[in-house]
Amino acid sequence: MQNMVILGATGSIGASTLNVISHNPEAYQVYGLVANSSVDKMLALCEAHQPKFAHMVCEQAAKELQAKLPKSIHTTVTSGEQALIDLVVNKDVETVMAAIVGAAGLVPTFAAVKAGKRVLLANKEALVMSGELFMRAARQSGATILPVDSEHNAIFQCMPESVQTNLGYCDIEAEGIAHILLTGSGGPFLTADLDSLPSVTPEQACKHPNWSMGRKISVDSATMMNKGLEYIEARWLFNTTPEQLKVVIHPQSVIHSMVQYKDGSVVAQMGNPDMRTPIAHCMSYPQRIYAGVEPLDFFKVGQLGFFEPDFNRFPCLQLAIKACHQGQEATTILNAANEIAVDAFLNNQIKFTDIAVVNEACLHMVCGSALNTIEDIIELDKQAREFAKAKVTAMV
Ligand SMILES: NC(=O)C1=CN([C@@H]2O[C@H](COP(=O)(O)OP(=O)(O)OC[C@H]3O[C@@H](n4cnc5c(N)ncnc54)[C@H](OP(=O)(O)O)[C@@H]3O)[C@@H](O)[C@H]2O)C=CC1
Ligand SMILES: CC(=O)[C@@H](O)[C@H](O)COP(=O)(O)O
Ligand SMILES: [Mn+2]
Repeated sequence: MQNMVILGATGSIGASTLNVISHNPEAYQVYGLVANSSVDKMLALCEAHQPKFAHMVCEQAAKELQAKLPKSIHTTVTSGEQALIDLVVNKDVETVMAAIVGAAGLVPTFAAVKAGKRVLLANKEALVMSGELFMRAARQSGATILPVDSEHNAIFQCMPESVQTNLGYCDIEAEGIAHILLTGSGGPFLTADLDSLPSVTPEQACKHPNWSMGRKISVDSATMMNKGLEYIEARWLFNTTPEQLKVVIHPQSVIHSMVQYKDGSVVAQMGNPDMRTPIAHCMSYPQRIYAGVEPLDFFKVGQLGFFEPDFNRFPCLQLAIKACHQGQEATTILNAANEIAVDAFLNNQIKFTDIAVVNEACLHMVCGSALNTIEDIIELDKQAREFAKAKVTAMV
């Protein structure tokens, strides 16, 4: 029986993870659930899964949850940063699903890595912010990192075991790999008239053509910043050079990414767009379990398309690739700026096309400062957020 903690339990990845667990109750136990402030969702999860701990980052939410929890449920409700860290590093916990959205996931996810846990990584922003320190900490502690993000999970599945067991330090060229082909759908505005983009609404931006996801990542898919963050994520997981990593637009999201070998072979991972597949893969690796996912029906799939990304339509993707090559300072700043800009767009403060404007402006903060610790990264993230907020205020 694997004891699991789910960071971001009330979100989209949290729900898919709990669904996979419910298909495999003999193998997985919900030990701890973590959320920010969604009391009623957490209450329902406590009733359904009876975890040992339920942690709410918001203190008031923890009080409300405690008050609403029926006496028959023996879940301990906690709040506060130390209690969260104590939960993820608890010796009875083997596996941590890291699915808090954004930079807020960095501290607990990094704590799980340092404690040598099996870390199922959905929270791509943590790796974008701290890639080098993150992979080094995993090597030092012996933590197992398993990529949940559908593309990285696909790439992982297309790689030899020697790469899978040496993430962050693998030499993919030595393994005969020429390129990683990172696929992206292009989001809801792939073919929209360019003149229409400044006036698209948050609802339109969150309507992803293939995937059902949280609002922040949905907007990132619409700007293709999601693919940019994933480019940086792949750089750290698979230790790539710029020449080894290519982005391919594939609007159907049936192929979840591919690996091109030097003998001409291309290995792809396919499936219906359902996150339960990569989640189940990470939970059971190297075995396989049932995930509740409909088998892919090739007769229904029809045609598959492949296109080169247009940086004029998707400036955020270009900014992220540039930041990746600049290094950790640039990617931390870009991630922070993007979180502020997406939030401002979702709150109708700025236009969709202003997200790229804010992001580009913040990248001018890059000045070559050293980032030796997680505390350095958190401080830079804070400064970049202040800068981005000032830029947003100047726009409204
Ligand atoms: N959804 C998907 O299909 C995919 C998601 N990912 C990544 O997984 C992560 C989660 O995405 P998704 O599930 O869509 O997001 P959601 O918005 O659906 O869920 C976010 C979760 O994070 C919690 N949360 C938000 N802010 C904080 C905070 N400050 N402290 C602690 N917890 C917090 C939320 O709690 P509360 O409800 O209380 O606010 C909620 O449980 C993201 O990094 C995303 O990029 C990657 C690939 C696919
Ligand atoms: C499901 C998943 O992994 C998302 O990150 C997905 O990739 C979003 O779709 P885009 O390819 O449109 O960014
Ligand atoms: Mn993805």
